[in-house]
Amino acid sequence: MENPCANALPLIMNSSQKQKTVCIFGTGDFGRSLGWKMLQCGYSVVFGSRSCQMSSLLPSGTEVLSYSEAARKSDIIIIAIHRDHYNFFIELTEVLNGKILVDVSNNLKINQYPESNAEYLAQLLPGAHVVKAFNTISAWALQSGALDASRQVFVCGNDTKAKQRVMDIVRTLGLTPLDQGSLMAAKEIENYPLQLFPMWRFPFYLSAALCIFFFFYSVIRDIIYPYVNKKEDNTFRLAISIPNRVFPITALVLLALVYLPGVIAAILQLYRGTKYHRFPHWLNHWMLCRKQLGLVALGFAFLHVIYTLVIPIRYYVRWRLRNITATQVIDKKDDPFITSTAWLSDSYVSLGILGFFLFLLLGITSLPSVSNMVNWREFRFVQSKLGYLTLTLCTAHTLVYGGKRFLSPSALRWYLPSAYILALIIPCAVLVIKFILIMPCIDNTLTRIRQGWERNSKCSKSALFGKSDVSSKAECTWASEL
Ligand SMILES: NC(=O)C1=CN([C@@H]2O[C@H](COP(=O)(O)OP(=O)(O)OC[C@H]3O[C@@H](n4cnc5c(N)ncnc54)[C@H](OP(=O)(O)O)[C@@H]3O)[C@@H](O)[C@H]2O)C=CC1
Ligand SMILES: [Cu+2]
Repeated sequence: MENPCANALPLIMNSSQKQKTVCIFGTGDFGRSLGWKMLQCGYSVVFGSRSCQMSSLLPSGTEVLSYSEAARKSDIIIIAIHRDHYNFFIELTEVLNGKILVDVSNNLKINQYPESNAEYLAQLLPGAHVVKAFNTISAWALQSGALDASRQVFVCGNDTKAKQRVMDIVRTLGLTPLDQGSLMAAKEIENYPLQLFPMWRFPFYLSAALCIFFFFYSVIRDIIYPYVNKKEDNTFRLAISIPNRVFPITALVLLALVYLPGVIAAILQLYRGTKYHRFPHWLNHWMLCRKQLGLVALGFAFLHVIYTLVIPIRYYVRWRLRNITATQVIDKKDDPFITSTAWLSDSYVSLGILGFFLFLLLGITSLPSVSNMVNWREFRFVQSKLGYLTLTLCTAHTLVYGGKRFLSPSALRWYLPSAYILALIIPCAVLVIKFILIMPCIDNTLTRIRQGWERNSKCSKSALFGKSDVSSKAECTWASEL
């Protein structure tokens, strides 16, 4: 829901709102941005600074005092200062006693210090209640309001009341607080913004590996083989023909790999007869990056579409068409029209268009700004039902592409089948297993397991231990059907 304070300055505040004074230590980028946002949301803001001069950069309506004076004005103090400068707090021990200190700091490297910044602050000031919050929100996002995908604010702290007060502020700013527990969680929260695309790494390496494999495979079949056998120079195929083989194959395999972990998870649950056992780590990680896998696949599908659209303007294609026509004129003989070939060709294109359209739809609905607008059932419907339909259409598109040549021994070169045949292995396997899984007898058992039923009730104890909830959550939040 939109927060009314997001873009408007507060109009008239009533007296109780006016009393909500928050102190911010540090007039740097983050302190100023947060102060500006708080002012808009009805708080009065006092800055603590080394120089007490009001600067034009500071939001008007705020006050700048020395650190110790500012601290006296509020019992909540937001520390928008880098950790390296925390040592001066020792001089403020007395005035900061009993105050709620909100540590927003981040580091430059993962695990830069033995203890988290928030724990360090708590050690420096044992009399204060330290709460970690706001570190995943950037100063830029606070000012520009570009918080669509990152409204979540991780909060942790040892004092429940202090944490609650900070969470109230977070809510008032139109953000979503996520309670992460005690201050021990601060380290993880501080590492979070430093991770570089953690969920994109696996899809990236996987797609690179697929591209490289299919590229060399196609080079052997389409360039080296004709050269060795007929001394034909086909190297020009490196520019468009081979990429336009590698990209759709990568897209199809990646799309199938979005749905493979869900199928493996279902088989594991059926085999174990319970949902309360943790999935292996690799499977959990794989399930968590399905969205990224899907988006990378969509990128490759997009490239395939563009490469396909330019086919008619290629010199090689125009040359071949002219040559065939000329040969037919010289021979005074034309090709008969073959209805089955026309059917195959049209169905191939049509399946491709529909598959790509649904693929786009899947990609768009997985974007946070769109998925926030649909409810959970709608999201699951799109990601699961439409997802399988997309996979089916794209697999059919590839099968029909093979058409009459499909599995014909004449297509083998050095015993190597066409690349698209290899590309079909995983998608077909996923579709076949999924088809088996939705058979009523198996589907019923799986649904019962997912509702908590256990084949072997002894297992139920294990449900209460460990992090079994993680696996079941990964299963049901990232679409149990996927
Ligand atoms: N910028 C961002 O987008 C985000 C920043 N953060 C965190 O917020 C904190 C502040 O970041 P940011 O505002 O960008 O940093 P800045 O360098 O812009 O500001 C830091 C402020 O710290 C104060 N300060 C106190 N003592 C010292 C000292 N000895 N030397 C220098 N400065 C001192 C200064 O305020 P004064 O001159 O008034 O004393 C200074 O403006 C950091 O811990 C950072 O990790 C967290 C999330 C996002
Ligand atoms: Cu295609």
